[in-house]
Amino acid sequence: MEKNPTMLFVVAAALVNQVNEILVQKRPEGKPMAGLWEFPGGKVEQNENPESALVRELHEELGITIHSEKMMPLTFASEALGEKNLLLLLYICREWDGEAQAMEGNSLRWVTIAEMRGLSMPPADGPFIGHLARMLNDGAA
Ligand SMILES: Nc1nc2c([nH]c(=O)n2[C@H]2C[C@H](O)[C@@H](COP(=O)(O)OP(=O)(O)OP(=O)(O)O)O2)c(=O)[nH]1
Repeated sequence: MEKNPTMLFVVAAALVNQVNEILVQKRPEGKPMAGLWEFPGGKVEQNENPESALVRELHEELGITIHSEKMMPLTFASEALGEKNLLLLLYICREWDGEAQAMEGNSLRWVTIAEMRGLSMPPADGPFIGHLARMLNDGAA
C-alpha cells in the first residue's frame, strides 16, 4: 500500500446464519457515516493480509473466530471516499466459532435480504445486497 497511500483498504464479512439472515451492525456515533448499518469488518492494517485483517476485526467487534478457509470472497466495491479511494472487499461466511456479540457496544441485527433492502447503509454497500440475494437464492453459499 506504500505506493498508493490514497487507497483505503477495508474488509468486511456477510455472516449468514442457518435461516439465511445476515448480520449487520450500526456504525457508532463519532465515526464517519455514524448510524448507518454495515457489514462487520474494518481497515486492513500495515503488514496484514485481507484475511488476517478480517479474522482480527470479527474477533474484536463480535468476539467470534472465523477460519480463513471458511471465508469466501463475494465481491468488492471501489469508490471515492473523501480524498481517498475506498477499496472494500466483501467475504461471505457461514461457519464460525462462538456467538456474535456486540463487543464494542454497536447495535447488531440479523436481517433477511428483504429487511436489508430497507436499511440505510453506506453507498458502497448498495450493490452488495443484490450479490448476496443471488448467492443465497442459488443456494450457492
Ligand atoms: N466495516 C465496514 N466498513 C464499511 C462498509 N461500507 C463502507 O463504506 N465502509 C467504510 C466505512 C469506513 O470509511 C471504512 C471502515 O473504516 P472503520 O473506521 O469502520 O474501520 P475500523 O473498524 O478499522 O476503525 P478504526 O480502526 O478506524 O476505528 O469502510 C461496511 O459494510 N463495513
